[in-house]
Amino acid sequence: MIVQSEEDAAFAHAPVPPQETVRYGPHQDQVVDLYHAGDSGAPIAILLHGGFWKQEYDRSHLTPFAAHLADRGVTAALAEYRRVGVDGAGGWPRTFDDVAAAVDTVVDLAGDRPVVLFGHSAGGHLALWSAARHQLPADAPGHRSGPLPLRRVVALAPVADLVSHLRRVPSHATIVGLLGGVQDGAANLAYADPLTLLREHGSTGLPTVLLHGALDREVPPEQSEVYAAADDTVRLRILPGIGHYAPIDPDTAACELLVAELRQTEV
Ligand SMILES: N[C@@H](CC(=O)c1ccccc1NC=O)C(=O)O
Repeated sequence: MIVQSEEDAAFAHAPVPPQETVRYGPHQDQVVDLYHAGDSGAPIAILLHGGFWKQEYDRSHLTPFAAHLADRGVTAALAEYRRVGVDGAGGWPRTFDDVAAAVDTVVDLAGDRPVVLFGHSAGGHLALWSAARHQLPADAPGHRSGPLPLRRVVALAPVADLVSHLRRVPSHATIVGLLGGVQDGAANLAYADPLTLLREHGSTGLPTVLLHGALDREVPPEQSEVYAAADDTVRLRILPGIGHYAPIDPDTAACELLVAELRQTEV
């Protein structure tokens, strides 16, 4: 089956170590790995990996893509963050605090270099959430006073609609942990769900592109369609014949499409 072989192929690459690691907190997961493009003025792409916010999926599966992006002239800043599960230190609000701190750390070190933000799947959720941080209430985790200085936000197969994701997943444990338990979880959707934020506050104002494989079985393309339908400034690209994993696999044509989107840093 095409979709299963995509997943196997994407996970078959050996992890690639970074040239440098920047720490943004004391926990072992509070790090950003840097894969430098040759040019010291190269644009920087912050990468937020997926894996449904679960402890068992760390950033290692996205390291071949990070190294590939650096080869293609974009410095990759691959962020780790605390996640949910056995031995996981994440959940509400720590996963969100970490993503905000990681993104702010890279934006600070970037100086005048153009920065784009990328996320895949659950990382796509975190990227769209990041883009809305200036729209969050002042007491919400991750709130910032102004928009992030990003050239664009590129979300691949994002969990853009947590409410419909909650309805769909057979086990709610991870997402309940992500949102802060059964009691507070529903209330925290207003702080954590990109579609809810978009409907309440309007467009983030940051140029946003959504890529989604038409054959995606992990996160259905409707997740991106409903988000794009709620904001006419969002560009949606449905990728025919593609599932959830091909675009992060450097050996695929779908990856080239993604790289081209991330290289586009002109406003
Ligand atoms: N099928 C697996 C893994 C998975 O969906 C996944 C793995 C790595 C990167 C992204 C993934 N999907 C969404 O975050 C799961 O259900 O947890």
